[in-house]
Amino acid sequence: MTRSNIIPVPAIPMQAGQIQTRLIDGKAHAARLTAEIELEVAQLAEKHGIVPGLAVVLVGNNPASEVYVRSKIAHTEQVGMRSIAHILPGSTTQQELLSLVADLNADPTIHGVLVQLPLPRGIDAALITSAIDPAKDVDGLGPMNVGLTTLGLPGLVPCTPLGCLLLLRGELGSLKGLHAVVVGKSNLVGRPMAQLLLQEECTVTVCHVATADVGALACLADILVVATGHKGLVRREWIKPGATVIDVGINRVTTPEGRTRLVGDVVFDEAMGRAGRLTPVPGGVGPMTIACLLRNTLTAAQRSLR
Ligand SMILES: NC(=O)C1=CN([C@@H]2O[C@H](COP(=O)(O)OP(=O)(O)OC[C@H]3O[C@@H](n4cnc5c(N)ncnc54)[C@H](OP(=O)(O)O)[C@@H]3O)[C@@H](O)[C@H]2O)C=CC1
Ligand SMILES: Nc1nc(=O)c2c([nH]1)NC[C@@H]1CN(c3ccc(C(=O)N[C@@H](CCC(=O)O)C(=O)O)cc3)C=[N+]21
Ligand SMILES: [Mg+2]
Repeated sequence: MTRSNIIPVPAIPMQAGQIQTRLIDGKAHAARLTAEIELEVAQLAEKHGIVPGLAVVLVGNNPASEVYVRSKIAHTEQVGMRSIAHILPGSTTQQELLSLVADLNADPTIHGVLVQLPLPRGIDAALITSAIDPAKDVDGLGPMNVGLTTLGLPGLVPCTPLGCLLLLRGELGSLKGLHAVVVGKSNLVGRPMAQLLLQEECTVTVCHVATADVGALACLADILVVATGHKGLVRREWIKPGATVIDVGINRVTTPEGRTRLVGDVVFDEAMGRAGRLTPVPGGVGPMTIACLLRNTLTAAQRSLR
């Protein structure tokens, strides 16, 4: 923001309605991270002859998941990594999936294994994530990495929360002492997000379906992270004027013209002019999730040398 120094800077908090919301460009943040990764991939190849390999496993046909899997594969190749997709039918049994995971764990050309969630009914996701070698668990969802992340020890950190944290640090610098409210407590996003924010010395409030009045808590947040999959959940009044809002939600909606487009969990038009900073959907958290997956795969390959 450029301001002439003759014009007095308004006291903070600014009056609601006057706020110039700054959109957080997730694509630009992700591009910077990806450029660093590309360099390190080249160094790893040159010095050690290693090409990081990622295996992405998708069970059953879910069109949205197929889009993400294709995107993950394309991005790994862009930075010089190798990747392989295992697309299995919805009828795949838990035993068959465990056996594939065991093969990938044993494959020295594979440094990262990601099993796309959700899994079909009848397959226990906790059992599958626990079966992935912790050194290859690039989603950071297995018990060892969840424990390491919670303890603040170097493990593999779940990609989406890591991406959100990097956006927050990049935008705000230190997060120390800020009140962060996380809406959603899934193992994939909400819980690990809360743990990472605690490590930044935020005061952390976690809301979920049983929370009595989510809005009353949300509007206290300096940092509001929303990951529910409930479009339109966060209205203008839920946002403290000037707060930083991270919208993780990805919801497909059909426009009156019959086209599908993506929206988050936050009512975007209402957050504009109210939030201090806001991640758009698409172009916010999503690209950072992918960049962090590449980062974790590279980290896993680098650690395999030790
Ligand atoms: N941009 C990205 O990179 C990613 C986006 N996503 C998207 O983020 C969203 C959340 O994903 P995920 O965490 O896996 O979803 P889950 O369905 O596993 O979890 C949703 C969480 O939100 C809570 N919740 C749902 N509705 C409400 C509500 N009305 N008020 C308060 N809390 C609520 C649930 O509470 P309870 O536990 O009590 O049921 C649950 O903890 C989805 O839209 C998903 O597509 C996910 C991963 C990556
Ligand atoms: N084991 C596991 N790990 C995951 O990380 C995981 C998962 N399962 N299941 C599904 C969710 C969802 N997810 C996204 C990744 C990228 C975008 C992304 O790139 N989004 C783009 C738009 C993409 C589009 O146009 O469809 C954006 O927001 O700009 C979105 C969502 C990872 N997930
Ligand atoms: Mg749930």
